[in-house]
Amino acid sequence: PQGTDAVSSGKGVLGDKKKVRTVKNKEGSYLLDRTRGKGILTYDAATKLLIPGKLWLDADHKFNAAYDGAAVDAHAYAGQTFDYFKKVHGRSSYDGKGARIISTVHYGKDYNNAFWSGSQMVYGDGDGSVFIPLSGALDVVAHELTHAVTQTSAKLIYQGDSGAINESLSDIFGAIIEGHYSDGPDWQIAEDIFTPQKDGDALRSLADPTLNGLPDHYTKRYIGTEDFGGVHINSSISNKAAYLLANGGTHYSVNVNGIGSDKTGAIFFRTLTQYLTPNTTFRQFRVAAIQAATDLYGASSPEVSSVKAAFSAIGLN
Ligand SMILES: O=C(O)[C@H](CCc1ccccc1)CC1(C(=O)N[C@@H](Cc2c[nH]c3ccccc23)C(=O)O)CCCC1
Ligand SMILES: [Ca+2]
Ligand SMILES: [Zn+2]
Repeated sequence: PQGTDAVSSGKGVLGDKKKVRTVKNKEGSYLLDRTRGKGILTYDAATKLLIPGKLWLDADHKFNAAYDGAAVDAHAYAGQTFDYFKKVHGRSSYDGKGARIISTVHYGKDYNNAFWSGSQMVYGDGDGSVFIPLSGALDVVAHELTHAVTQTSAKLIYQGDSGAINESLSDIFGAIIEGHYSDGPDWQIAEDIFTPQKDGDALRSLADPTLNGLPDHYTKRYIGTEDFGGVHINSSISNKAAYLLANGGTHYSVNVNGIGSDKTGAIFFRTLTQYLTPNTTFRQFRVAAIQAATDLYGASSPEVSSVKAAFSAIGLN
């Protein structure tokens, strides 16, 4: 649409006030951010299953209605995730070439999930019991957009080991990106939009995957056929390694010295974009991460020793 670049006020899923970048004309304000890359655009599926749906237009330029919250957060959190990859890692949008970022909210009825479609992000509203609108969590938005980074770099196949690594990298960057905008990662995923009636739980914990019955050691990996061979299950194995690398700890009697979440992010970003390939296995993931840390900090650095220890602690040595 034609118009002028503007900023509007709005409220997110949790009622939190925030600004959104828009294009404004006499019809109203569109959720079209032309200040980042080739643009960030947010659409409304209006509970249907057709994507992308309709570019979001707010007639009175104020995004404060309850129905607006999912769109406000999808748009704002996509912008924050864009900024993280650009400023921290020098990558412009998910493809490094400023690719347009498209999100659709209000997908389906009571849809308890979100996904990267291969070309855009899609968010359900949840049923209000398992989930509330899924774009209401920065770690979820960053998780989904990291799938796009993976798709335009390592292209990790979404099944088995490579699929679990694909999933793990989305959880790791989901946590780190959320932490980048607060006082560090909470090492949980989707805690802000999961089971509104229950406190203190999360969809997944990187700190302790066993809280959700998920594996924290390679010997406990799932080898069945569900969930594309357990991509959302075995992801927890390397999620734990990332948690240990950042924070340190002793896991199955292996000591890891923490190096902090910024260096952890740098190592996994370099691993993802320089060394992983479509069929990377968990063993190859360890080798790739050691190589990335060696490039960044040197072969005899404490960072490299911590990467080795973190992977040993989860049974990959
Ligand atoms: O991006 C992803 O990996 C998940 C998308 C999975 C998907 C894949 C293909 C088509 C549709 C959906 C979405 C998220 C996820 O981890 N979903 C898990 C857990 C989950 C969410 N809602 C569910 C409903 C039923 C069962 C499992 C789930 C899954 O789909 O397994 C990521 C962060 C939050 C939601
Ligand atoms: Ca979190
Ligand atoms: Zn995922």
